[in-house]
Amino acid sequence: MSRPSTPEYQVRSHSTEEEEQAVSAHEAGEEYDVIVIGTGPVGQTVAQRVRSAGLTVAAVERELVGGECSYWACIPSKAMLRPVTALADARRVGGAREAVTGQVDATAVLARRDKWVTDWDDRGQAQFLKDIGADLIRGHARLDGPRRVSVEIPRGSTLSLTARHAVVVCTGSRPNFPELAGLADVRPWTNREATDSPKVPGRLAIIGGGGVGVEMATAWHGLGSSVTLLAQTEGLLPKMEPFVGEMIARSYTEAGIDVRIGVTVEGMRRPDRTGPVTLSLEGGAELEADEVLLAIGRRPLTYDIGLQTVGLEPGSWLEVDDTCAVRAVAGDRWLYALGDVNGRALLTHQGKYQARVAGAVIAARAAGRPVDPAPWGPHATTADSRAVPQVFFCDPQVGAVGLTADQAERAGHRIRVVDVDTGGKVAGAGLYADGYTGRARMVVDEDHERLLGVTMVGPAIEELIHSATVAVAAQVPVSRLWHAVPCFPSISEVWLRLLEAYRDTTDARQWR
Ligand SMILES: Cc1cc2nc3c(=O)[nH]c(=O)nc-3n(C[C@H](O)[C@H](O)[C@H](O)COP(=O)(O)OP(=O)(O)OC[C@H]3O[C@@H](n4cnc5c(N)ncnc54)[C@H](O)[C@@H]3O)c2cc1C
Ligand SMILES: NC(=O)c1ccc[n+]([C@@H]2O[C@H](COP(=O)([O-])OP(=O)(O)OC[C@H]3O[C@@H](n4cnc5c(N)ncnc54)[C@H](O)[C@@H]3O)[C@@H](O)[C@H]2O)c1
Repeated sequence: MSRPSTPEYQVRSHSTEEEEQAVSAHEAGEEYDVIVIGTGPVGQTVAQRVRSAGLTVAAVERELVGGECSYWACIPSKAMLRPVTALADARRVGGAREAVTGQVDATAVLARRDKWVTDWDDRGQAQFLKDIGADLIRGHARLDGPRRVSVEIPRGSTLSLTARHAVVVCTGSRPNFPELAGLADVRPWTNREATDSPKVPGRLAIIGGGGVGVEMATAWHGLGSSVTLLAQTEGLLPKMEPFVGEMIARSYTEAGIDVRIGVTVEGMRRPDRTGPVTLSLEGGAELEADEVLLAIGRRPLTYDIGLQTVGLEPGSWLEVDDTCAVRAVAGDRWLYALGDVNGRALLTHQGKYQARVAGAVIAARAAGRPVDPAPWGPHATTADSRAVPQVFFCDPQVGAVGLTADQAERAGHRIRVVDVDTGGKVAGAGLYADGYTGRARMVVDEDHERLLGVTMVGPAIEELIHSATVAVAAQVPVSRLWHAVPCFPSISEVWLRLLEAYRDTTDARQWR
């Protein structure tokens, strides 16, 4: 099995006979309708959309087809988390609890994860590109002036490509590294080692209390590591409603994770290559761990893609309009940026949404049809600013869509906030887990009586978030939500409790 984790994101040679044929087939005709740089979930989706419109596509990939998401992010992390949360759920149900006599089998969990990432072999996803009729070109792509892309292919040669209609940058992101003394010698984990490690470290220190930090804390704690979660901010998951971080911190602490809030790491050292790491914390305290995971956000992978050849700043986020065309590029729209690289929402599903919309835009422009960028229309990624859903699959789960109360107020909305204690108020929650602990919040635009945002914390809420997304994206009036009747006795009845709480705290005439 190959486990190609590298701290630096080097070009790796994956050339096979089949791939070499794909390259040589197009050395003669190097013009395509669309060139896609990066074949993560977002690059593949846009390639599929424009191919379905009959356009020719070159898709360039320097590492594994499937990107970070498939091999070092969403898929392996969820494969590691699911057995941990399944066991935690069973332990919360009397009668089932008694049947749980052991711990998670870490070896089996990691073997299952390896299957989900197809042992870091991308032949299946490369075949997908072939099946849709896109040409996969293995190598590192760089812009080389307007509509031109040069590809450094393994073994040193370069291929020049031209796009008749569009170049689409889908190169994703890489981890942030802090300016810390001793960092290089420590060889800290990033999301790569955190999701492809074949071994469970005895003690794992995690720096960063965002999405990666909280999910990996649940995963590695569940697999047997002694985890310390260090957050510099005032709370965990600071981009969400404040109660989320408070509940996660409380429940992690009860589970045995050492959560330290408002802690700054000032340095780290690993004097012996195979020995432990010592972290120096602000105030003079020290912490020893066997591995340290850096989870402090991401940078766009744009520092070496030839941005300077089209007047853009290498290393910058590629700011786009709602059709996903890069704003700063003058002239007719030929450069698009989708997924992590545009910084709108670093989420696979949101990047794929952008790819569906931009694919339709590129196809329309190529055919000379008008583009309709009106909000919520076929050619606008309106949900990026109004209804981005997100689920963290930690224990307990966290999910949200749209605006938090603070964001809504700062955007100038007149709002009403209603909160419900899911555990105490929803029969389905109590049946799902003894002593169910959870909370839900709905942020209502008082002027239009529509939802601006919803947040939920608790076991098994991940499948409820789409109902909230429909309500927020479709701008369903609160009065109509009463007619969306949740099944009894499901956790979805939290919706009724939210509506009742809203009704009972408002003087709106229709409720009386
Ligand atoms: C630990 C972790 C867990 C996550 N979990 C989730 C989750 O559960 N759900 C969710 O929605 N999001 C999750 N995310 C976020 C998600 O991984 C990203 O939003 C997603 O991968 C972005 O997709 P992308 O296609 O834009 O980029 P990527 O998946 O990063 O793909 C980019 C591709 O471009 C290639 N590339 C880069 N530069 C070049 C070049 N110059 N030439 C050729 N190819 C190039 C790369 O090799 C890569 O294959 C998670 C992130 C992390 C770190
Ligand atoms: N299930 C999911 O949808 C999922 C899961 C994991 C990650 N992701 C996405 O992947 C992206 C990356 O996740 P992430 O957790 O790395 O980033 P993040 O932005 O979610 O969190 C990073 C955290 O690190 C903190 N931080 C920044 N600099 C620091 C420093 N020098 N020292 C200590 N702390 C510092 C920040 O305050 C923040 O709380 C996010 O956009 C996230 O949404 C999604």
